[in-house]
Amino acid sequence: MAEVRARAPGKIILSGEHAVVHGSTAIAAAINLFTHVSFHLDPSLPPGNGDGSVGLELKDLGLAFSWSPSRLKEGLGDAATVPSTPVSCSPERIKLIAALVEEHDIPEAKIWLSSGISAFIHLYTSIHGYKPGKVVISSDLPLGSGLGSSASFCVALAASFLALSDAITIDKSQGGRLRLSENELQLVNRWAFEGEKIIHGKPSGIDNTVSAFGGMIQFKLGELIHIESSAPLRMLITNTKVGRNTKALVAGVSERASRHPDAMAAVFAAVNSISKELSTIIQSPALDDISVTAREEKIEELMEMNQGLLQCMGVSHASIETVLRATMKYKLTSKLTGAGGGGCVLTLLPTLLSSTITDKVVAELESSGFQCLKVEVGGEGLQICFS
Ligand SMILES: Nc1ncnc2c1ncn2[C@@H]1O[C@H](COP(=O)(O)OP(=O)(O)OP(=O)(O)O)[C@@H](O)[C@H]1O
Ligand SMILES: C[C@@](O)(CCO)CC(=O)[O-]
Ligand SMILES: [Mg+2]
Repeated sequence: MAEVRARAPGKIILSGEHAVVHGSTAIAAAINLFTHVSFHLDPSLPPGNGDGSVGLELKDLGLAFSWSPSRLKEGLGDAATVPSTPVSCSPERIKLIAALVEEHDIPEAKIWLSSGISAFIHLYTSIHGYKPGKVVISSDLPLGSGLGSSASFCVALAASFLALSDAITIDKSQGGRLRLSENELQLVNRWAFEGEKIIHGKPSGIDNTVSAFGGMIQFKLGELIHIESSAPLRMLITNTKVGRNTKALVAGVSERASRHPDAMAAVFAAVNSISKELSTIIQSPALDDISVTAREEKIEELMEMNQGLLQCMGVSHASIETVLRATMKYKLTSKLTGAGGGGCVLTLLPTLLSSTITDKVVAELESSGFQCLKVEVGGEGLQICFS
């Protein structure tokens, strides 16, 4: 029985969320929290065999779903699978897939999962048709909180499906975690983008790209440039635990842009300049304590300006403002990360900040009911392994 495991990281956006959807530059970095997927195809159950099923288990959520190949065929029609050519999910197909998802009783409190399950069905059936198989998913990431859970879900799914298709010719007898070639990563990334479109509506592609490639990237209009920070960037992530949905927030910004096209074009242009300047500063060497501090102060100023512009776009939230105020008391600078509207906030922890102050800030934030996460920034992207 062929089996593959894939893990793809979440991300933080250092600058440029939302504006990136409208063509501005943004900077993002992978973090060491992952979505994990294991996938096996069962060749003993050929398509059409009534016994098999396509199964999806969401381990952390204690939910499992399955569809018989005959039900999938009845719902979606004949499957045309070309793993080497990513296909978009047409609006008609989205409706057909939604009907298959609705056949399962998803608890009302978890109805937000529907778009993820639809993305799963689109990717699975476009790459493997209706062959029986089983997918098990777990995630280190808080879902729907701005840390790119949707993109890492799509990247890990696309990678595991492609790894057991003829589009990726990796040596399956190798042990340990493997990285894919540049071309293979690009293919995974393009499929993941098709899944992300189902979840985000109109994604820029930055989240799936940084999840697939890892490290830190400067991203604009689908093009990425790998960048490297000249010194470690320590970031505290605070999860406000206020639930939100990226698709609705992205749509809200687009509506504001259509109501005020000139003003919003100026906001997006300002964000573009901020991201470009941030990229230069992040990469510029800092040789002593004075230049390290000067570099961090510039980063903080740009984060503060970006946060102001995100407020202009209408994606801040009272819970985000509470985190900003709490960290400001300790002279620390924060901005929302990801789609906003709740979700997560980033705070730069300067190199010379004492651990006593960090502990005090964390204690204050946690006593207000928020959850603080300390993460490593700029690490590994997608990895797969065969077992
Ligand atoms: N492990 C998972 N299992 C099932 N569905 C998931 C999983 N991770 C993400 N999803 C899907 O992605 C949706 C969350 O995506 P959304 O884009 O709103 O938030 P995010 O990606 O965490 O934050 P952001 O886009 O701001 O970085 C969930 O509602 C669900 O449909
Ligand atoms: C809000 C957004 O810019 C980033 C979400 O992490 C949406 C996207 O780029 O797809
Ligand atoms: Mg998302």
